[in-house]
Amino acid sequence: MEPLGINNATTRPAVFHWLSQLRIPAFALDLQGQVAGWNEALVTLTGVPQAMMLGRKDPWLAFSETSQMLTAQSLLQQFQQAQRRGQVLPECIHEAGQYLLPHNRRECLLVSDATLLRDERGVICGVLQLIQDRSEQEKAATRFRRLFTASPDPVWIIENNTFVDCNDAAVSMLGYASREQLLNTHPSKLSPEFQPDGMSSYEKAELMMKLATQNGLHRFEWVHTRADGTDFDAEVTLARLEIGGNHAIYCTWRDITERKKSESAVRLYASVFQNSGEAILITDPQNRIVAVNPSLCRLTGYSEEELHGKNPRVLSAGRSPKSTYEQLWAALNSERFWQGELWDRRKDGSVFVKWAAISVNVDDAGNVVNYIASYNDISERKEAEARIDWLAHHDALTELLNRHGLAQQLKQVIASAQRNKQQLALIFLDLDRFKTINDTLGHHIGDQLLAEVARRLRALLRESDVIARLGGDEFVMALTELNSANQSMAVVRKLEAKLNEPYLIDGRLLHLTPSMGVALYPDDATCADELMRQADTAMYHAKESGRNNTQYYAAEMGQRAVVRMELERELWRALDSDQFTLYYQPIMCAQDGTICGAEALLRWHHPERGMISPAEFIPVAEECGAILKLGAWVLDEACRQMQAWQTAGIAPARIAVNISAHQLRQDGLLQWVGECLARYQLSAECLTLEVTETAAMERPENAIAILNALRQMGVELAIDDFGTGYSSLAYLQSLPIQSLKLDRRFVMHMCVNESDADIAAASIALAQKLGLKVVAEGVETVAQRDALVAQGCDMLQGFLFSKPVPATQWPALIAKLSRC
Ligand SMILES: Nc1nc2c(ncn2[C@@H]2O[C@@H]3COP(=O)(O)O[C@H]4[C@@H](O)[C@H](n5cnc6c(=O)[nH]c(N)nc65)O[C@@H]4COP(=O)(O)O[C@H]3[C@H]2O)c(=O)[nH]1
Repeated sequence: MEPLGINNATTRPAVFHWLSQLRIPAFALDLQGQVAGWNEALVTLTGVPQAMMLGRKDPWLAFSETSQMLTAQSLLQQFQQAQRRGQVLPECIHEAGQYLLPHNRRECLLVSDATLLRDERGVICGVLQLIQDRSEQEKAATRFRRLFTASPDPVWIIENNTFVDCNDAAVSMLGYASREQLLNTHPSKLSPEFQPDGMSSYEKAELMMKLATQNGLHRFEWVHTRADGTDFDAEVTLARLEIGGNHAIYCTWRDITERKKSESAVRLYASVFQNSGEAILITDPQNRIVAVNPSLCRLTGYSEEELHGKNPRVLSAGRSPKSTYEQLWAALNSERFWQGELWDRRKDGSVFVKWAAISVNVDDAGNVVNYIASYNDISERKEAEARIDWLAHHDALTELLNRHGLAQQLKQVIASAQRNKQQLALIFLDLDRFKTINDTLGHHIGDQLLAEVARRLRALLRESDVIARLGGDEFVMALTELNSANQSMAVVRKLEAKLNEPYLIDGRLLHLTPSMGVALYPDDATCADELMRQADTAMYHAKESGRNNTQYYAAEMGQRAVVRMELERELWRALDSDQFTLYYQPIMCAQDGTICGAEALLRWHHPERGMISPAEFIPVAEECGAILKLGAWVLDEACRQMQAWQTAGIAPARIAVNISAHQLRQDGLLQWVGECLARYQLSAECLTLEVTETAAMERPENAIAILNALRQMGVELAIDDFGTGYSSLAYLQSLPIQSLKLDRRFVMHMCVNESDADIAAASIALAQKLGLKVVAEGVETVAQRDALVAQGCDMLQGFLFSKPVPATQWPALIAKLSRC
């Protein structure tokens, strides 16, 4: 019997023919399930020749030892079963599977499609099996999936404007637990409602996807929202994709938070650069200017174009020393930073000093990328520094050097004199009675007077000489470049003459005299300190010698200073060892010659030197402060004596006690007076306190307040040494005093010197006008007494009546005086 269908003699050649035409691997089975055709493409795939397979019923063996290529066989069986049962025939069966090709042991994915073959009459005559090797596509798909999954950047697949797939990176970037939570969502759902440009995320996402679909590729920035609600910036790339004939979009994100941050940092730096008040200049590694900011243009007057490409030395004023630039480059090379002062010149030619801070910007390999310099004009600061420095070394009132400045300059001029084998003279100058003028006429007059003195000194001395004011009315001058000591004398004479000229201050004509002390380098001393000490000593000596004169230092002056120091030491010791006592001098009533008072006068019985005069030790006690303790003792002792005399019935009506300027300044004076009066049960009316004219004028407001308080206690107040100061009438009137003590210098000469007689007469008249009593001091002769009485003097005191006597002699003294 002729085989059925394709395998009979008529149909077989046709089947072979069209099978051989197929480029896809294929074979055909006849209705007995035997291989009726096996094309070349299949030979290539399986390595099995056609001849070996024709007529066989087990074609699967060509594909795998273990698997069966059953499709065609099963289709045939299904067809035959259906035909037997009269059912509808399946036309086609599809199958896919993994096969190991035996001839080359290659594992491959084969997809087979079995189709029934019909002859020209439509009668089923066999099965055609088409086989496709999908291994390469499968590999590509696997590779893609791996790439998709393993990509560190989030990747999404969008279909129909919905996320349909994504990788793990996307899940973790958004902070979700699983992919499923993210899929089937519109991209805008994972974003804030609006994007930074104000567009709604939904609308913008739609637009972006449309553009990607149209253009094939679209890239843009997008703000996403994480699962925890926080936002982040991403750069999104959308690429059009075809998947199985469907349009899709391949979407990748890149987190650009850092990039955004650095972009905003760059924007910030750019704005700092542009808007900084500091001038900034940037150069390339060859030190050519590549950028300058507006502040630098303002500071230098150059435009950016004018500076671009130039070396920064175009700005240099050429004043900074070469060594500065050497240090600058050394520091930039080793530490990559330098700061310091540089002198620059503006476009208009003006020169200024700037504070420069230069740093080197290097790349990872350590190569110089830029030099960045920032500048500040520090001219004002330098000026302020110079001013501060000037003030630290100068006296603001006179603009002369101060003590500090003098010390510096003196060292220099001494060193220079030493080098040049020259001499120099150091002059200490003190203005006689300046303090009195200052206190009585006010500080503003005093200040003008000092400024005028400074002007005169400057006008007289040379540039090279040194002039300083140490404070108060103390001036110091160093005459330099002297070839002999005599040269200094000529200058001293000129100084005396110039300073003696009257001063017109605020419409007042004032007279001042200088006391000067001179010490010579190297004759008297070779160091500044000693020279100063000696000139000072010489100046004190000039004062002691009656003021308005100049003394050159002599060794014995130094000796005198030593004696004075010794006296001071002994004074303190004497205070603790009862070496002081009070003497009393009677004050007589001019009218009836009776004793109306006694003045307590201090005496120092020195164990070796005998009696020391208060005129000698009181000024020392004043200077060293011992006067406070001494004065307190005097007051107490005088009150104690007064009480003793009262008890003995020989007390004068009043006891007068001297109060020094120092005591008057002391806060405790009032209390002490009160305590002494109380301690000895004395009424305040029997105590007179004598204050010198100059003491009362020192810090007048203060003095007036204390004197007022004393007066309120009931104590009488007298101005001592009247006529020696500069008291103005107005000032005298403001003092709560009851009497004036006419200084004994006027009394002494009143009978021989007309002007002294006039002063005495005027003082008495003045006192009477002011309602004050006058006590004349130092009355030694009957003539003086008579003249004073004739002029209306109230009280008299002097050797004519008695020298000061110790308290023990007081009873005898009053007995003697009452007999006169
Ligand atoms: N040539 C001459 N001199 C006469 C005559 N009559 C009195 N004297 C002297 O003149 C001075 C009067 O005292 P003073 O003007 O207050 O001047 C006093 C007073 O300013 C000060 N002094 C004395 N004792 C004290 C004291 O306890 N405290 C204070 N702060 N100063 C005192 O010492 C100055 C000198 O005192 P003394 O040497 O005791 O000198 C006394 C007295 O001995 C005279 O007819 N001819």
